[in-house]
Amino acid sequence: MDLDKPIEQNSQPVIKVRGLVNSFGSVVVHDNLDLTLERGEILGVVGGSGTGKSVLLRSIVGLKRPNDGTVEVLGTTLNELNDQERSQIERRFGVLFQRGALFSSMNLQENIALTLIEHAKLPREDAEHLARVKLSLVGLPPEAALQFPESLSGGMVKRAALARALALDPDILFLDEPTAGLDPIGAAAFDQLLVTLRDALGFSVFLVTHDLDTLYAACDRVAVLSQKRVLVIGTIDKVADTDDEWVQEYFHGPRGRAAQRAHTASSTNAYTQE
Ligand SMILES: Nc1ncnc2c1ncn2[C@@H]1O[C@H](COP(=O)(O)OP(=O)(O)OP(=O)(O)O)[C@@H](O)[C@H]1O
Repeated sequence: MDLDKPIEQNSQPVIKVRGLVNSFGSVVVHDNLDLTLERGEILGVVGGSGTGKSVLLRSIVGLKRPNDGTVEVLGTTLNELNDQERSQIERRFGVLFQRGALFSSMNLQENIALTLIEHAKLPREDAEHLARVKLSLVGLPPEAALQFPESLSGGMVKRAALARALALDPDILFLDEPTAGLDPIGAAAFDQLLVTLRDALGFSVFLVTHDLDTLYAACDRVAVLSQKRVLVIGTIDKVADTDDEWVQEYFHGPRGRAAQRAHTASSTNAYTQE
């Protein structure tokens, strides 16, 4: 298969996980897990602590070799690739880890340029120019390019980390708890930015989160991890109706009800302003 050819414009899923098994010693994290990420969608992946959301993300991006099952990405089965083919596919991913800190010794422009120099082999001047374009894409002002991470707010650091994840124009963006640690206003702005960029650039998003507001504001579908597999996947309304103790508590507990009310209110405001 020619991995350099452009992705066909079709409606094939961008990720197809089938029969995934992951374990650490005798601890089985995933057992026969199936999951599909459709092209262009933002999929929110939720579940109780330790249900394997991050391990699932790592299995898909190639940081954890599954014990069994297949992971198909952009029409290619990862298990069948050699190292070179795998790294070509991985260039189509943008990843923002929960603790994916930027290098503190580099300013924002240098942080992003590094990815472009290492992976796209761009000369430094071009890489830094493109880095400034990416920083403006995520809503950071021009002067932020020369600032160091420690001098920025949490929201600005997240935006810069998003700019780095977008550096190579990924087809699939993987985000692990992107709004963790942000205040509600910063988190809502990040959710909005994600939707705007997805609409403009057309990438697909695999988003691990605990943030109910993000699920309502940004996600097209939600997948719940429970009992070592995907218990349910679908629209948030369908998922919230699932007869499962964790799902009911999560979506219909006080925080779930507040997130739903906030979402309904903002949808109503948007409608009346049109
Ligand atoms: N490298 C590892 N070695 C051993 N066990 C691991 C390793 N990575 C993850 N685990 C175990 O796998 C299980 C799932 O971990 P994971 O981090 O994917 O959960 P999670 O759903 O993302 O949790 P949280 O919501 O708390 O971040 C946990 O029991 C964890 O201890």
